[in-house]
Amino acid sequence: MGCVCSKKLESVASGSPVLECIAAPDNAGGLHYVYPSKSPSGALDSDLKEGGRSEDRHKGSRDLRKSKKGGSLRKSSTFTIKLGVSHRHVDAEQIAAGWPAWLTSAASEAVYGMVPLRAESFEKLDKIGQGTYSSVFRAREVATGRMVALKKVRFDNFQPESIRFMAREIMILRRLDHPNIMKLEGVITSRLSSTIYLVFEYMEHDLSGLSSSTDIRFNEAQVKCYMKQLLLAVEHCHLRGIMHRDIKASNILVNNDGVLKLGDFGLANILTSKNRQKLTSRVVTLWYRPPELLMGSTSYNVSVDLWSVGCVFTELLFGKPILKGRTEVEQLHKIFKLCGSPPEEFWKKSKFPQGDMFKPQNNYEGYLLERCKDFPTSTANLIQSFLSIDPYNRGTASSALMSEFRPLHLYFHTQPFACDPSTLPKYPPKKEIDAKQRDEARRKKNRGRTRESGIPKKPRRIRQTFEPYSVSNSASKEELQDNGNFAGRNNSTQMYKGRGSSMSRDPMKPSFDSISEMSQQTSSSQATSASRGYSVVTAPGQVSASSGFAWAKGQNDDAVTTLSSRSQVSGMDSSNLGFVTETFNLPKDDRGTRSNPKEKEMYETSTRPMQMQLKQSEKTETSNVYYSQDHSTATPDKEGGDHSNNNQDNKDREKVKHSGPLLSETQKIEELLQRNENNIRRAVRRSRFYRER
Ligand SMILES: Nc1ncnc2c1ncn2[C@@H]1O[C@H](COP(=O)(O)OP(=O)(O)OP(=O)(O)O)[C@@H](O)[C@H]1O
Repeated sequence: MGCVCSKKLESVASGSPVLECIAAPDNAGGLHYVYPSKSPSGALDSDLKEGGRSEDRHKGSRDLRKSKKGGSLRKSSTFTIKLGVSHRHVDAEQIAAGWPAWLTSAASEAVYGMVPLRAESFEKLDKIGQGTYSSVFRAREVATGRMVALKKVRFDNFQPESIRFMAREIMILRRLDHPNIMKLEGVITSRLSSTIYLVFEYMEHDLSGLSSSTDIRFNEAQVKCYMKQLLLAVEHCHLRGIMHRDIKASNILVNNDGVLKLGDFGLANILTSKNRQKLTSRVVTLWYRPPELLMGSTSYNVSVDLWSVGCVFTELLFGKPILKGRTEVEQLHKIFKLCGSPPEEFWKKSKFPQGDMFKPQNNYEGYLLERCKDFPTSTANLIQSFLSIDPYNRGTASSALMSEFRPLHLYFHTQPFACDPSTLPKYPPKKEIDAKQRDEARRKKNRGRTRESGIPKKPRRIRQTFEPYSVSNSASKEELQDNGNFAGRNNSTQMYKGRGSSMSRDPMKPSFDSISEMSQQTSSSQATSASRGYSVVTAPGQVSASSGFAWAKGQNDDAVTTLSSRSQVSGMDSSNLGFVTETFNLPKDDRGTRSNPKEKEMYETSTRPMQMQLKQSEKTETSNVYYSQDHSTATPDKEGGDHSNNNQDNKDREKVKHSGPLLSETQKIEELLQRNENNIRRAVRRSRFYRER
């Protein structure tokens, strides 16, 4: 196949575009795109920096007018787009190149200069990863026999927001070029396709799978080796103004040569000096989420990633995550207990909305150094620095790496030094998904045993939650406009709506087509779920009373957002209330319409911080949606206690992969019900997936 878009259009003098796009044929008859972002001044870069100008046709043309006055020409080595480009021409070019119209019309800049790869060029093998927004498959490139990872991204191709959100990941990946960052090798789609697969180099392991494995313990030199590579990756992102916003062990991939690569830029965003737009605080997986986000900050910066790096650091050293909250409130409480209550000045200078509300009443000393007592001082110091509650004390990725200039941070300059990646052991393939499957198999086995012992099998019960996270599209647009980026991986309702159609036309025919399943289940969530053996609380009248709290069954003194098993609908476990009031210094006024005054007070008091967060999230960047899962078996986590059971860790990891829900406002019932339905589908899909494997 030849070059499909190597063509000059019209001259700039006439205000029309000049577009040169080079596409090289590959051995398999497909086409490889050429990276425009290689050039620092490439067109893609400028688009990103200056506001993602082609978000839609209207905005595009507005910006074109602007750029005619003061715009400068930007050239890349591979193609040139002069401002004044006609979107219609670009769209036509891109469609000719094989991109689907829904993509070019919503996010053409994401694929400038690229030509889609063809599905037939790859042979899809097994599923190797299941994320919130994607499924990842191992595949073989037919022409070369090389292994690759194909990430099938979920989005709604009828919703421009959703497409742009997906496209943001592509754009950000194309800006990055570093040996410790997963490189996007191409995108598989076709003109008639409604799906997208991102093609990456295949990586045998992820740090979550490795560190949770009982037979692997990293020594200090190995931990340093991983940390060094991770910090180099983070430094590269931060120097380009990119915040990853989802650093966690399962997003850190490692190959058999010991090379670590940071992956999953699905929640990443770009900070520019011009852009001080409010950001969503609903990013970063709960166990890795920094306190400022838990307190609802909307003006954070790259230091959020350093907190997550600190969490990964401790996970490598301890072999398990050390901050395992099940809800946002519990997570924050664990942080304060581990790191100590912030000093008064912190609260004074922090500008968290309603910051006082999060002030712990108890003055925690913190026991982080105590927990790190077996490590060298340089290690403990670096951990302490990353896990500073005050983001300004976390330093930077560069400062951590250049530790010789900071006497306290000699981590990389004290023995044992980081080992060479090539000397790391060759582990058998280990992934987060393997750990989950191991765990599921064990659970099945245990269930079998229970039945053998004469105890009747309980019907599996999904304690269904309303997902009251409110998603504001207008907010996402705000960020879009000011940031030049795309927001959107947000509205689960929208995403699910479109996914059905996208999957049903999947060119690769995955063995597990969850979406077609979902599309068959659009009616009456209660009836459907009941017939499938799921018990779901869905009565709208009960939503505001119970909503956010039904998911985490209250068994733990620390767990604030839990319901007692006796009162799924409205009652808070009194132990939980104690925690909330003690920790957050909350007033106990009696408002609302609950019949039992004590219950009402408990409910109101404990949910206020959450409601605040909800309101906030409505005004800021579109939030990503977190789903609750089957929490009926939630096991209390003893703070700083014994987590020796990796199996339990994996269970917990699965449970809190998504953050706990917030309370809803009654007027959002429609939305809640829709989300509720989505959750049921998700649960059904998940259980089928494990049954069929
Ligand atoms: N290049 C790759 N090679 C091998 N495995 C991969 C690769 N990329 C991703 N995976 C596996 O797939 C999993 C999910 O991928 P990814 O994190 O990109 O998806 P996601 O939907 O954004 O996930 P999450 O909800 O966890 O953020 C990873 O944890 C990893 O185990």
